[in-house]
Amino acid sequence: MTTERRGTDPREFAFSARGVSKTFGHFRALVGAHLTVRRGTVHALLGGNGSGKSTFIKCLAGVYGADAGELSIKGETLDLAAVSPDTAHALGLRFVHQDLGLFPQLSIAENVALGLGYPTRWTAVREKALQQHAQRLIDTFEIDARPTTRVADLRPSQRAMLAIARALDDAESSDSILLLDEPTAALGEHDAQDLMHAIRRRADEGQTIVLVSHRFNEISAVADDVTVFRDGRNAGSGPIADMPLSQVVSLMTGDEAREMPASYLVHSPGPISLAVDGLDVGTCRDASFDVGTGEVLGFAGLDGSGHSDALAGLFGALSSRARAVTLEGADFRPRSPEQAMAQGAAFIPQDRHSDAAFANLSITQNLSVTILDRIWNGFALSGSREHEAAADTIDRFSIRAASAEAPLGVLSGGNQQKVILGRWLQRSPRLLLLVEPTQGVDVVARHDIYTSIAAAARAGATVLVASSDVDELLAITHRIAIFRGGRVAAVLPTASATRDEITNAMLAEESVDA
Ligand SMILES: Nc1ncnc2c1ncn2[C@@H]1O[C@H](COP(=O)(O)OP(=O)(O)OP(=O)(O)O)[C@@H](O)[C@H]1O
Repeated sequence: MTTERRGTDPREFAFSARGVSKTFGHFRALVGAHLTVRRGTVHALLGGNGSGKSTFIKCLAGVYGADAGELSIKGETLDLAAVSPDTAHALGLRFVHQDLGLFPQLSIAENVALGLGYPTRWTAVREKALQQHAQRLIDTFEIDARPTTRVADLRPSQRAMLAIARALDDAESSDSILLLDEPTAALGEHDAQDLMHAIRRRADEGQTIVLVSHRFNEISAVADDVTVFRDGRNAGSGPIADMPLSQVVSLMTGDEAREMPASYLVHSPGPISLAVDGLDVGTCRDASFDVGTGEVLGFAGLDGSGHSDALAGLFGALSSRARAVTLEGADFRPRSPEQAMAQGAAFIPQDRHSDAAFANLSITQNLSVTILDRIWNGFALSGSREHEAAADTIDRFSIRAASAEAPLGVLSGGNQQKVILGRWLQRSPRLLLLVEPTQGVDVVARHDIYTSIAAAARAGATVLVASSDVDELLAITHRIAIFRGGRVAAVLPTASATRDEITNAMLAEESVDA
């Protein structure tokens, strides 16, 4: 990656948004926040879950009307409250949100056409022009595909790149500003790195980019400058070179700088608790592995290598077959999540929004869904016990919300994840199955979540964690099973494994199984 940095002339500001405030009901999500971005740089916007990053981006996009604030851009200063999506677009602001807004079943050319507002049916002449147009974008943005390639067949990083290409399609690159809200949250390590390299290249060619992310490693590799939000206000900003992780964490929390431990596990696992022989489920084929009582076994693999399907299958959420599966000596082949839960299992899927959360129910209600037996007082649900349990989890995971009665759906993404994890951990499961447990979660909450997972394991839970974040696997597992082409290709002891060894073992899949 190049080390050249542009926009070092302090007069060369692409835009500056100042005094931005936004209140939801009585909750002050932004309180006079500001962001100034130099032209041709990558500017990372960091902050804890719920610190107001997405709200700030949505105010710039005109999706939310700011209560107050002004935007200086292209030599003019506007009242941010009056900025509409059309104004933002006319000013050259281009946004890519985490869900990318693509249609997976359509081709690249069709997605590009829809982005331009064209109909999906067109004449032969128009179709040729659109194919050529899509080809130009593919070349400019170095997407490894053809205009006719279906979006569903693209690698995740290429999909994100297409969303970026489409957003910038009609914009002058020297004049436009690209704002990316957590573009790598759903990407594996390899794809995230690809995307970051591409982003850096765009900036080196003059594109101004604002990047929201929780992954500090990728930010330190790609960003020029950093702004940190805390509780809707600015906590600090400056060149990335002057901002080590410990300082960013201390700005995010307002506490003294603190170091995160390299490993959260201080105990050794007990005898085998979960024994899996010949598991077939989804893309997972004939997987066999053993896990000890109190052990945390990591699952690593590229997208589609079977590691997350294996966990869904063990929970009865996907239909599966196996020669034998035993949990603490008893047959364990649940045919539904209800049966798995009755046998002491808990599962956090990757697609937590559709699978695990009740967006319209309050935080308290979401937290009590899995502990009904404990808050049932014999006649009715005990409101006070429900609230006590919820307050305890909200406190333990520093869940930031207007109140415990706020609907889960209005919480920031990371705070939603903390609620879902807290809900299962308070059940003290014997078998804990986690897919991407810290996706979208800030670095401080990640520490709390790792601590809780380690505590659950120490208390005797058997834990399986599928994660695309290699650093996460190194921090919270005893051993790491590498999935290749649906099978367990190797099991590495974490204490002696290196990042490169794990990544290479995962990538070997492509050459071996392609
Ligand atoms: N439409 C809304 N109604 C009520 N509260 C909201 C709404 N949108 C956001 N909030 C609240 O504003 C706060 C800031 O949320 P925001 O999504 O901006 O945080 P964030 O910094 O992007 O967090 P994350 O990193 O977890 O995505 C949160 O506490 C959230 O609950």
